[in-house]
Amino acid sequence: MLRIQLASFKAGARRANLSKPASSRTFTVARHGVLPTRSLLATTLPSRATPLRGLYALKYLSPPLVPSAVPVRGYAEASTKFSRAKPHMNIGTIGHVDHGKTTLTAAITKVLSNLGGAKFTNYAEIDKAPEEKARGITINSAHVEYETDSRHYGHIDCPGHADYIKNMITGAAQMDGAIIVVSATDGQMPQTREHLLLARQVGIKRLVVFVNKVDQISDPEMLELVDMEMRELLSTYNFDGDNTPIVMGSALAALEGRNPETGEQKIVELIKACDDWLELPARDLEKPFLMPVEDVFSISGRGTVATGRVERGIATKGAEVEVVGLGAHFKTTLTGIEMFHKELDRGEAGDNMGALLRGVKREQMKRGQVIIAPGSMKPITKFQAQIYVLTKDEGGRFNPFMAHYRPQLFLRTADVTVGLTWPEGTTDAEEKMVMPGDNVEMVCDLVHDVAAEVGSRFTLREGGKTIGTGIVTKVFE
Ligand SMILES: Nc1nc2c(ncn2[C@@H]2O[C@H](COP(=O)(O)OP(=O)(O)OP(=O)(O)O)[C@@H](O)[C@H]2O)c(=O)[nH]1
Ligand SMILES: [Mg+2]
Repeated sequence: MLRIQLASFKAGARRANLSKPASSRTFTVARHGVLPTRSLLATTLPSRATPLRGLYALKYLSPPLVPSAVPVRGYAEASTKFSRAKPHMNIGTIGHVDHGKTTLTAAITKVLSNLGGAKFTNYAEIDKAPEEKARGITINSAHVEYETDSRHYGHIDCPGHADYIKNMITGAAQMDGAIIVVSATDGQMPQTREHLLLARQVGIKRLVVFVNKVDQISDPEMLELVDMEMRELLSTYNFDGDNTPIVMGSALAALEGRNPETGEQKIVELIKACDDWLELPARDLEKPFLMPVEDVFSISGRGTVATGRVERGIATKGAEVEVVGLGAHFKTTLTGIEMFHKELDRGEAGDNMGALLRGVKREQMKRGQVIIAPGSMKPITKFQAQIYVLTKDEGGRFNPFMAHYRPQLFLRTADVTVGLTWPEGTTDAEEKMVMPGDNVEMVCDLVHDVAAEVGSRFTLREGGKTIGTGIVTKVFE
């Protein structure tokens, strides 16, 4: 059961009047009644400027719910705040079309909502576009969130569809870990493999496997086979196939609240596996220091100052740092840190700072270089990357390109001409075309070196427009 405070507002009331509804009443509804009573809660709270009118849910009184990334209809944001008490992690469901990713996502929120760690988000709310409903597939990736005892998760339910790959490359879905869903009835399928490969490419280190639809399998040997197959496949893509947790169950049973031994209990097991096996990403402050150079000044009597926004890590006054990129690769000492014309002892991720560098000449520094913790990154000129080429509707090119195409590559503050070619061993490499909308893996040759590493993201531009985005997957020495 759930208690909600509903309030009605007279025409003309504004959001600032939230605390003064014309009338308010507390309703008690069945937990899942939040959804069936949608007609009652017909309205999402509008933006600050729009007048309120009619009925809104002001507050969920019990249990206090976790605010959701997906606005609950009529849910006043004012009632709860995002809590930073637990470490946050981004995960999601990936895998072949129809294997049950969306059903599993809904099931997780349901099971956790019973434990007070989520708002139940039903299947129909995740796949909510009319076309998604009509076709029974996920088209847009949807975000939900939930909490376990130890963590707060942001969860992205990805389409099995190729489109998702684009989101991964462009960074819309930067998952720290993932649940790969595979149906016991089909076993691994093309997108199971493709998603594993992509997960690897974009830097996901650990996965948890959910073998779904076990309710349709009567032969236990079949499940053993899927287990073996998946472990082998994980190892093929350089994941830890031997130790990756594999949970077998039925997302549908959990969602429909039947057969708890293959339903709810397995979801609990899966969530526990996520808590235990998926590793929290290092927080930006814990990573080695990196500041992309945006501008350079010379201050008479003091020396050269480079300014920029600290991307990660912490730098302390007096520390040794390294300047890398655009032909430079040398060490120096950070003799001063300045922010808003004030001297500081340290700068950290997110700060806009000026770095005073000992014995460095103005001409040695350029926009596009980085100042880093010594040895934490190398200058590179050649690497392989997974690239998504924008369609013309997305503002990209109208026509295809081929090998030896030379756009500008933008990586942090650097802007360098790049030559694109196909990886060694590609057949018909000279005739092969890249169409707008394609996902391709290509070799990038830069005319100047920049500091980058596997996982660095960049954009490709030409004639003032962005034509593609990419992520470094392999560096050539
Ligand atoms: N029998 C059975 N059917 C299930 C189970 N889980 C999901 N299904 C069904 O499988 C179908 C596909 O489920 P979805 O959750 O939409 O699959 P999906 O992986 O999200 O699909 P896309 O997003 O389109 O890639 C639906 O008809 C579900 O009801 C299960 O555990 N058992
Ligand atoms: Mg889906």
